[in-house]
Amino acid sequence: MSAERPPVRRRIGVMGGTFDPIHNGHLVAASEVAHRFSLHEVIFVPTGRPWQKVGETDETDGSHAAKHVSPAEDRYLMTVIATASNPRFSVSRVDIDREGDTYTVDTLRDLHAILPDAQLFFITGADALESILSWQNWEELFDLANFVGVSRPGYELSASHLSQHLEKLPPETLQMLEIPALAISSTECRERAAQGRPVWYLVPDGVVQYIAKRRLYRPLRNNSSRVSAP
Ligand SMILES: Nc1ncnc2c1ncn2[C@@H]1O[C@H](COP(=O)(O)OP(=O)(O)OP(=O)(O)O)[C@@H](O)[C@H]1O
Ligand SMILES: O=C(O)c1ccc[n+]([C@@H]2O[C@H](COP(=O)([O-])O)[C@@H](O)[C@H]2O)c1
Repeated sequence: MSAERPPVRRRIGVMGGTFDPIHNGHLVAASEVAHRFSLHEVIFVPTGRPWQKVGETDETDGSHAAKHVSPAEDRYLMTVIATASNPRFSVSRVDIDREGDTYTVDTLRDLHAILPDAQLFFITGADALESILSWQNWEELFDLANFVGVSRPGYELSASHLSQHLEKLPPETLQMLEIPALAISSTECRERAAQGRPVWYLVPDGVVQYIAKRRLYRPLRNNSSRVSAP
């Protein structure tokens, strides 16, 4: 009788972001991590309410004013369009379908519930990694997933702020990866679109067309997407 092999855990990347809009920097990061870490799949997870981006807390009810962030459905659809051509990329609605502020600890718990046998690799750029100590229940995150910090032009890729916590954990808990440098940000894409400057080749072609069709990022007086459609 042959010994039974333990089941192979699927290695799944998780690329979380506000994706307002998704750009080629996000796609290169996911593709490079998938290759270097032999991932079966990368799931892109657009945030629902990215609490560190949506503005001030209302002292009366604790809610955040939704400033500067496009509707979740627009960000979700742009992410679907951008990833559609890659068979190893998919998009999850877990964060946009959950009520309230978006916390990665909930993202990872939800994905574990959906994919109980998966080993998760959360992908994060150097800037996001820098601020991870401000995330909700940050100490729990490393029990739920391995983290991959990727380089980003203009930011230092460092884990020195986490060293005390990580020294108790296995070395694969947080790994760093240099990726091809793309100095692109969603902020710059929004500014360009607002000024009528091109975003071609900074974002995938379908996303250029979606931004134009929905008139995203245009100054308010021209922005028909902010009023009820006829
Ligand atoms: N050019 C890039 N290279 C590497 N990582 C990136 C790049 N752009 C974004 N990321 C990473 O992708 C994740 C999601 O980023 P996000 O959606 O906030 O985009 P952004 O360009 O940083 O947006 P914004 O300019 O609105 O702050 C974060 O972990 C971020 O660090
Ligand atoms: O969990 C948190 O408190 C938290 C705070 C800030 C950012 N994050 C996550 O970090 C990822 C990148 O976020 P952002 O805001 O830079 O687009 C995304 O998956 C967010 O949900 C998570």
